[in-house]
Amino acid sequence: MVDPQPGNDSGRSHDMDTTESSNPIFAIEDAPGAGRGVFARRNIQKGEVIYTADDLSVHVLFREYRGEICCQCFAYNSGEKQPVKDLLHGLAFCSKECRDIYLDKSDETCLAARAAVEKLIKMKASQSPLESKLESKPISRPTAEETAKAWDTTEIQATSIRAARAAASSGKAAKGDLKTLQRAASAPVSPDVINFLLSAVLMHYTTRNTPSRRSAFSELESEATPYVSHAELAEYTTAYLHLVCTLPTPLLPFISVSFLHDIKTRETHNSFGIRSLDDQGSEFFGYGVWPSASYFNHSCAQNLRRTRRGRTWVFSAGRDIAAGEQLYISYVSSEDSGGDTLGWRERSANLRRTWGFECVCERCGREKAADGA
Ligand SMILES: C[S@@+](CC[C@H](N)C(=O)[O-])C[C@H]1O[C@@H](n2cnc3c(N)ncnc32)[C@H](O)[C@@H]1O
Repeated sequence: MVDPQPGNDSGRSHDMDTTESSNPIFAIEDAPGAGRGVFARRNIQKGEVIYTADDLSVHVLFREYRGEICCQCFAYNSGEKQPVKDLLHGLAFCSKECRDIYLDKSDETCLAARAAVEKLIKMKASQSPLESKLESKPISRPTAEETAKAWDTTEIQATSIRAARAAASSGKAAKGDLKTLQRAASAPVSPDVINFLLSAVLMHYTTRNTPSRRSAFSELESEATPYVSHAELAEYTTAYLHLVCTLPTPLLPFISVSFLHDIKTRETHNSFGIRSLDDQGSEFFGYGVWPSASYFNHSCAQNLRRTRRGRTWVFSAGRDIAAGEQLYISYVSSEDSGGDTLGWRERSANLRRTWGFECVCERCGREKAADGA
């Protein structure tokens, strides 16, 4: 990750509205070989801020960094614990101001959900992780059919759990439904997966009156086979059932297989890593999706710089850019790019492995041609 040049904030916008009247700087258009991309509408000077994305939708901060990252501004202080703790909800903040901003956005239902999931994770901490039970299986990416089948089975169990919960108050739950609930509740859980799914459910709930936020997500590029292994798919289906067992009832309408599948299929190609800011991003402590910032393609010779300021991403020109040029960021952190010393073969292999695409950027094209590849 790189720091931006200082500049003005003329690119600030909530939605990446690219109609000419509202966004004179860039437009989203077809980018040959790479789907859609962002193109400059006018000349842009080096250092000019062209866009600020503040629409973080879903995210997770990894459990191993618990207490070390401010849950509001993502501040990190070389592994020191953050001073303001909220153990009930599993939260930590760098200041009371950050805590107040965070709590202002969370109603009682959101906080009850956080508390329930935190309690569940702590209770499960002594159980063996799900991966260890599945690690003897060969690692292969589940096909779209296998994924659909796993989710269909999960949805049947979820229906049974919902029925058991609905009947609980009358004490008349069917035995089969209760057994399904007990079995689901006793399964191990991946803290990072359940917290990621919880953020999706809370996003759905808190934006229920602004459907454009949800549709912005659905328009992103999707991946039909987003799970890297059967173990990962199992982590997701298990976490989903845990949420159906655990979440406060007002949230149950906001959790469904189709919604969470939408989220996972979009997250894969559109996440930004949440990394430390003052050490070349060497600490990787989470990831999230800012849908409005998801249209920038990658180039191994990017012309934009991006930097994170708290929960926002700021994009600025890394050099003078001419009208009509495509605007590119780098998808690879400076840690992983080998300080820009890698050849095209290594860069391509990295992008293929982490992003799943063959890079069509101009630099790779030039270096391949020079190699006669
Ligand atoms: C964050 S999205 C960027 C927007 C995307 N092109 C779209 O149409 O929505 C990332 C995806 O764009 C495509 N992409 C981005 N940079 C690329 C590149 N240099 N070469 C090939 N494909 C690229 C890949 O399909 C990648 O998974």
